[in-house]
Amino acid sequence: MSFGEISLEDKQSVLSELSEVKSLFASRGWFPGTSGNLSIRVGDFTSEQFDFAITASGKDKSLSTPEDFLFVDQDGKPSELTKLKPSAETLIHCEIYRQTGCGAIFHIHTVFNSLVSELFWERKSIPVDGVELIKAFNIWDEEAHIDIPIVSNFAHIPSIVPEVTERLDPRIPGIMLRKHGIYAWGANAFEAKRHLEAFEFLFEYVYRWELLNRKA
Ligand SMILES: CSC[C@@H](O)[C@@H](O)C(=O)COP(=O)(O)O
Ligand SMILES: [Zn+2]
Repeated sequence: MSFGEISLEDKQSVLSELSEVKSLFASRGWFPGTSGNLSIRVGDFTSEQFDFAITASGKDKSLSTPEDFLFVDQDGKPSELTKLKPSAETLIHCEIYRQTGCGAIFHIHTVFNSLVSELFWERKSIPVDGVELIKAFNIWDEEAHIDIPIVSNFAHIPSIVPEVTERLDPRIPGIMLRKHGIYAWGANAFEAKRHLEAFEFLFEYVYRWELLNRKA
């Protein structure tokens, strides 16, 4: 357990932030069928050892209960005594924290993110051209072009991790799992939320644009 030095106040503030984000996203229908998971890092971000609070696995994320979250360490192992199971996808969070040094990671399944992940699977990335909301990623070029990486969606989560490691693009604060959903992150919950909202806008835009341009 690597938890000693984190104050109760820090833990509580992370939990209340997560709880707020969870309720908001649930109100948008972003956790269908218990899908999705959220985490926020706590304590020292510079260290290779860290803890983060993450949603417990398989819960109805539209409800608020005392058993919604638990703390885990950088390897995804609970860093407190608990009977709760961390998200089945905790290892993906661990790898994103490790690689990016970010402070919060939000994952959701939506119809638009799943559709575009399949539409562009062959090129392994979703192209977006010149849409204003690209600026939400702090990319300010005129008519910016971005490619959002797509990785395989294996049932065995540890098998997904090497592809995340390989494909993660430091310019793009998100990665898509094929026919599954988007992981978005940021320095903190505010930034991760801004990024996630921008991704979802762009996915719907790209999908509709593709349909408009499709020859009959
Ligand atoms: C119930 S379908 C979704 C899961 O398979 C998974 O992809 C997911 O996002 C939620 O898993 P969880 O273990 O609750 O974090
Ligand atoms: Zn998922």
